Amino acid sequence: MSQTALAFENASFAYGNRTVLTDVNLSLSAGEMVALMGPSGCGKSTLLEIAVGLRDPSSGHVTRNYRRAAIMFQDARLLPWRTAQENVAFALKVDHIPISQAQQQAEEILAAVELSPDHFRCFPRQLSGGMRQRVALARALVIKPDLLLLDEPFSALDRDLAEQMLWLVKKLAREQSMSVLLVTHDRQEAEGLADKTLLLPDLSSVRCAL
Ligand SMILES: Nc1ncnc2c1ncn2[C@@H]1O[C@H](COP(=O)(O)OP(=O)(O)OP(=O)(O)O)[C@@H](O)[C@H]1O
Repeated sequence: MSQTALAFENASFAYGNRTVLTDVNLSLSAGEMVALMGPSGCGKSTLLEIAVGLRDPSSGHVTRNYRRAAIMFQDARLLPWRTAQENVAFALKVDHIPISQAQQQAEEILAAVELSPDHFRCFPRQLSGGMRQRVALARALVIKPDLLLLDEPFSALDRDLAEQMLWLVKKLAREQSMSVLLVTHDRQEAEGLADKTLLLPDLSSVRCAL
């Protein structure tokens, strides 16, 4: 049986007296992709923050068995004054990898996300939105995470391109035994791609009904 990278057991979370997550149960195995769905404000980003250890649950238990996590957001958040390749290589700075080696690894991963060498030396402003998201994906992957958190990373792209990017993530996840937690508002996307889906309830409407 493959190892569990991340597990939530009856995990709840409250900001002060405001409960956001109640009794969340989730397990994510190596190489598995789980979709996280729910209305705006139901606590998806909070759950990601708990997953990476930025927050702890108020009650229940979270097991973090992964080695290294990377996160990708809806906006690419690239450094505008660095080229695509430099943006990716920069992520390796914490590992103190020599610059020539970091640039080599950046090139390899940029090719793996299907960017052409012509684009490696482009600045973000010279790339399309889809290309910038590929660079952001490469930057997340270059540190070789075994847990990848995707917070609606492709929702600004058109549906075909978003789907293409997610299939690419899925392929890379399988090849590298990387677990993926994908936040999405798109049920079709979740059903088509994820191994399982966790639907979070909207506790604010529960509060309103009380
Ligand atoms: N630091 C904080 N302090 C207090 N309340 C917070 C804080 N961060 C988020 N919240 C509240 O917690 C609830 C859940 O927020 P969260 O960002 O996790 O939801 P979400 O499902 O990711 O929303 P969206 O889909 O709109 O991004 C929201 O009502 C939000 O206002």
